[in-house]
Amino acid sequence: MLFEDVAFRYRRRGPWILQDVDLALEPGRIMEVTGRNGAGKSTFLRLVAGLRRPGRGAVRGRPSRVGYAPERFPVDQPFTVRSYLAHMASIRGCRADSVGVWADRLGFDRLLDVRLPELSKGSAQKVGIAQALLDGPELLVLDEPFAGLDSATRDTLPDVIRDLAAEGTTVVVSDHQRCIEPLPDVGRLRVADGTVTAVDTAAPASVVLEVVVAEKEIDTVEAKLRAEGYRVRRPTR
Ligand SMILES: Nc1ncnc2c1ncn2[C@@H]1O[C@H](COP(=O)(O)OP(=O)(O)OP(=O)(O)O)[C@@H](O)[C@H]1O
Repeated sequence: MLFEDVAFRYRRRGPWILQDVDLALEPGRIMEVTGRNGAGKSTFLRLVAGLRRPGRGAVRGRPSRVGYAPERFPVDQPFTVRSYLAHMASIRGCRADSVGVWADRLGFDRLLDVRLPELSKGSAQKVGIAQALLDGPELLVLDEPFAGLDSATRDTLPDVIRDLAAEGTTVVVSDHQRCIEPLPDVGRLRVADGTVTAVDTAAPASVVLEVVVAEKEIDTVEAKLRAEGYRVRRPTR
């Protein structure tokens, strides 16, 4: 899938949010999208998924089966989890039993008869992720999927992502929590200064730089460095 000189803005004559985006997304590759708050990560993911069209340039070669889970799952719908997912499965022409399979794997099978507005934030997040996975997408786009997830599902989801990528799915995921970082061969896309660039994670010339910070600033500094695309290791005590 190719981004060719893509630019995007939400409104005609509004500010360009992204410009000069030239990228290739390879089948079977997991790409982690990093960047500061407001940099344009969600916007980029919507362009990848095809929910928004470029204002200039073109996105070519998007696979036909796309799974997309937004940052916040819209719970304001009058369905139970089961009927919502069964409906999504039938719209996409996939097997009805895929609902049970994903509910089980993501650990929300006991919530299938709960109505969407009654779900906790983390459970709603799981339903949003399940609907993206239902029909074995060739392109999977996940916007901050780990936010609010319990630790069991935080451990499961990277395995799900790895398995799909091994079968050829292109996975593009923004992940402030850095849960997919430990997976092998994760590529990185950095959203900054109004554009998106591939960070060469395999660059051989990296060195370790020690930075001393006040203890109370450790979270802030770590978040800043990670958002810039640096790998950060905390000292072990
Ligand atoms: N629907 C919209 N209409 C107009 N402007 C928008 C819309 N969605 C996002 N923006 C603007 O686009 C810019 C990029 O926002 P985006 O949500 O893509 O950033 P982000 O990197 O995902 O941020 P965060 O890390 O906080 O989720 C921001 O200036 C935001 O105000």
